[in-house]
Amino acid sequence: MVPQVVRRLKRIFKCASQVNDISVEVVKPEIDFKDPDWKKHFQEDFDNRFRLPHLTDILDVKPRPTSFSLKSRGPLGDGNGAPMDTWYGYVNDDDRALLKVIKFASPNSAGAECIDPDCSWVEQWVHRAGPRKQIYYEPKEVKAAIVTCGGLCPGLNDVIRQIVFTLEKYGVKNIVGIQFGYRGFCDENLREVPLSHQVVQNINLAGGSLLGVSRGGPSISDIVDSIQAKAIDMLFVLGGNGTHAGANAIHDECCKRKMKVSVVGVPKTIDNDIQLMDKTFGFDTAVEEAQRAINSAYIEAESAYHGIGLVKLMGRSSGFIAMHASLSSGQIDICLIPEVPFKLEGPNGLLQHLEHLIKTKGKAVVCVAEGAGQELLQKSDATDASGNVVLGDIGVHMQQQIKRHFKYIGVPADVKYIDPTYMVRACRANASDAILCTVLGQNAVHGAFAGFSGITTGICNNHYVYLPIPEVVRSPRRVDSNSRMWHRCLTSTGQADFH
Ligand SMILES: Nc1ncnc2c1ncn2[C@@H]1O[C@H](COP(=O)(O)OP(=O)(O)OP(=O)(O)O)[C@@H](O)[C@H]1O
Ligand SMILES: O=P(O)(O)OC[C@H]1O[C@](O)(CO)[C@@H](O)[C@@H]1O
Ligand SMILES: [Mg+2]
Repeated sequence: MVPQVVRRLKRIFKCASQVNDISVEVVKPEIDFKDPDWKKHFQEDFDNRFRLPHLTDILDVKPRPTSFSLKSRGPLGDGNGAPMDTWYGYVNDDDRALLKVIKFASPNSAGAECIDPDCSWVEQWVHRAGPRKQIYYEPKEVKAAIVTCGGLCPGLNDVIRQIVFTLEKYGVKNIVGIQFGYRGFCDENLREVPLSHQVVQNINLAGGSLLGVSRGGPSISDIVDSIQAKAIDMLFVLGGNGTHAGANAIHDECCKRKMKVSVVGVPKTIDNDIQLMDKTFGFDTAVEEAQRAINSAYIEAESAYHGIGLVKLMGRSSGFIAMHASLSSGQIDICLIPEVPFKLEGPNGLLQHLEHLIKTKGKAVVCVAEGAGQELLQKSDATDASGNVVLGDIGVHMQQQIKRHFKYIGVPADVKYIDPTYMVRACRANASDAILCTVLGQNAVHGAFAGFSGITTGICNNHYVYLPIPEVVRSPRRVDSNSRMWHRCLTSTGQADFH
């Protein structure tokens, strides 16, 4: 057999109707490690996968010198800009950042991500984000639109604001917001909202989204019909996995129709469940807010006789908020996440550990992610408007089971349950998220002007990059139960294995 890396990217887009699961399927590579050139093949394949889709793939469009420069800004800062040759602030299309930076010695190393059994070092480069010297749009002719979809997330307004500022810096005059997510494209009662520096100036001071959010909505072809009717040239889509799957389907449909439209995503999720990125905006703020709830649960538990504080945090399939809030608060005895199954009853069960904590410490504080322990609850087929499965309430279930258990064994226990679900995501962004939002918003605009479409922008190993959407939405990013971070969390809580 001719040795080679076989990687097929299979994109299945069901444009005409709403689909529930992520509609991008990536086939795993089959690699023949006996091939002396396997690394070269792997890298070629990787480069193909991470190549950024560009308007020139489908259209005969020519670049022009950019209007974005910080070298000689006019008093109005209106992008009437500088002779670009005198400014070295542009990112070259061949600039790259390393996606993976650890060289693992063995597949048994904590958190190892190895390609071959010897854990060979294989460089995996992704594209650096930022302004290019050449652009593919005439700024004064551009109509740009922004839409925010899915659940709320701290920082949405910060990103909207920076997108508007940066578009204006290029010289764009026609900027609109689409109201209430994808729904706003097709609902006649929802008008486009004109956006400008003046309109967005102070929106970062409040949480939520100036434009509103929603789940569900029209079909992809109806959305693209609307983009065509509204004559939108650039679409900035702020949302999570579902929103990005939608954005990619919109991009594909625009390509099919040979429309000159740049669709650029900005990943938004407090759950931090987007692949390949260090973190998504809103996550840090959510963790900080979650800590307040944990702190209250701790105080309640400490002040009660045999107090047990129980806090449920968001995280439908990924336990990052629960893990990080447990780590940062330092007040959690037991952290439960969707990635690590647990049992309540029996000799190694959680209830027995709680008994031990009450006996030895007189109190206990538990943090549970909403997606944890779903196997302990009755299954339901219910889904939300976007097709996401409606989860059972693990927080309420645990509260009941803990109360029942202590009553049964005749030990008093005072259980205080806190569910701060919507409080952790309705607040405004903290300082680190505000910076992240600023950079991502600016980079989204640079990406669109550079002619890319079907891309998203994120932070990898502290460097800002562009990634093709299919690579980040193929599955939700999850906590690796063999990662150093999860081990650190276990070291901090001192919890047992509840198997
Ligand atoms: N596979 C998909 N293809 C096309 N559109 C999708 C897909 N999944 C979801 N969408 C659309 O994207 C929007 C947001 O999806 P969803 O409600 O799942 O939120 P999300 O972007 O994943 O954010 P969150 O992190 O808040 O869940 C909805 O309007 C939904 O209809
Ligand atoms: O109640 P809503 O608005 O559907 O949002 C709930 C979901 O939002 C998320 O926070 C993601 O934004 C999930 O963790 C959670 O399941
Ligand atoms: Mg989602």
